[in-house]
Amino acid sequence: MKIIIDDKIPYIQGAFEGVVEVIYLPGNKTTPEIVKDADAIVTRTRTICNEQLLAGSAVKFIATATIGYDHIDTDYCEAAGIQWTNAPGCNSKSVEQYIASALLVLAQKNNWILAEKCIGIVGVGNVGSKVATVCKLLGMKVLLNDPPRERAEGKGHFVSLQHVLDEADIISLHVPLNMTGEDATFHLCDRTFFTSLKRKPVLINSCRGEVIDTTSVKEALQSGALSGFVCDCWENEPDIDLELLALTDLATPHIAGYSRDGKATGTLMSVQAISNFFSLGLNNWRPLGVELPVHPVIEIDGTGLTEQDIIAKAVLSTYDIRDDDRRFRADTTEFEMQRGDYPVRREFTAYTLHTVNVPEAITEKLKQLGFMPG
Ligand SMILES: NC(=O)c1ccc[n+]([C@@H]2O[C@H](COP(=O)([O-])OP(=O)(O)OC[C@H]3O[C@@H](n4cnc5c(N)ncnc54)[C@H](O)[C@@H]3O)[C@@H](O)[C@H]2O)c1
Ligand SMILES: O=C(O)[C@H](O)[C@H](O)COP(=O)(O)O
Repeated sequence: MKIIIDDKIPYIQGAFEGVVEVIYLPGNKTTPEIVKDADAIVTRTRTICNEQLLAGSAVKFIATATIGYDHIDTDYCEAAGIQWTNAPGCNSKSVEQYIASALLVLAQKNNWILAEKCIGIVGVGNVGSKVATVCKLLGMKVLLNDPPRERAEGKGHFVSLQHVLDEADIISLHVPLNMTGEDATFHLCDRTFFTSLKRKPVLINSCRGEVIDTTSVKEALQSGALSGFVCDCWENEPDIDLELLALTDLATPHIAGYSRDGKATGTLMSVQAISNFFSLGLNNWRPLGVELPVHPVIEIDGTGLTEQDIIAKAVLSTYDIRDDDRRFRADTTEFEMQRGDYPVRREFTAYTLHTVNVPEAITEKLKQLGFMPG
């Protein structure tokens, strides 16, 4: 049995060795010739798994160590009898950390009190629901838009997209890329979307670049229909629109989900899926060597600080989005290299908080975010 593994999937080396033949390759070097006699591939978003790659191959199972699976032609796989799996939720805490950092940095820059702001979350799945939790902890008014969930669960606390466009000061996108159908999200944010905005919001895109029409978002930023834009996911990565980049408040190269925790979980879920499918008996395997934070203990003296200041100190000590923004703008030509060489980032749970003069209610909120009490 033979498995082809993307060589940028961390912690996976050693999982299959001695059990099956393993070949590690860059995602863009995974060609039809290479996969022809492979039984499985473990992949990332950079390998398009479609008929062109898979036709006539021995591949029976694809595991992508990512949340998104828009790089897999699922209709073709079904027709060809190829099973596949993704890693739902693996890096959703990482995106939550990314959005928390973005909001707190925007708040510092624009003198916002976040508790006075309304955020519209479009797509309330694994990521969107965690983003909702952090926004509620920050005291924000949270609007949830998710038509598929609304149909399945009832109106409940969901609102229409128009309601979000009418009321939100910030809109954060967390939908999958659906090209067709009732819930299509390709170019969800088009000229009509932007001309319907009522409150000149800030838009955040950390889902997929193609959910936004680049020409329309540039027009919206230039006309003032949008007052800001935070962008992690771009149309046509890695050849992104540099004019859009220049209009962006915070820009990063599709790394919102790149915590080491998220990567390790994606790897674990993929190994387990392959092991189960082929009965390899690897269910006790665990990723080893997940790097520790450089400064795992965060000291906060809350004297004279507001609740938002204290939460900002904690969150930005773990991840400051401005560092990624600076690195990215310094060399936008190396989009994929910046992702491949991304620095170690750990999620909130890898940090212990030592606080003085911090009210218990705020410590409790930080615990709910995942920080360990000191
Ligand atoms: N930037 C990154 O590094 C990064 C990391 C993780 C996930 N993502 C992307 O973020 C997105 C969300 O991930 P997730 O794990 O929360 O996915 P998920 O499947 O758990 O949740 C997606 C939610 O969107 C809803 N939805 C579908 N179509 C919709 C529409 N037209 N309007 C509103 N809601 C709609 C679904 O009902 C679902 O609840 C995906 O596109 C994923 O690929 C990006
Ligand atoms: O879908 C996901 O999980 C994210 O977009 C993820 O960050 C993509 O990771 P990559 O394919 O670059 O490993």
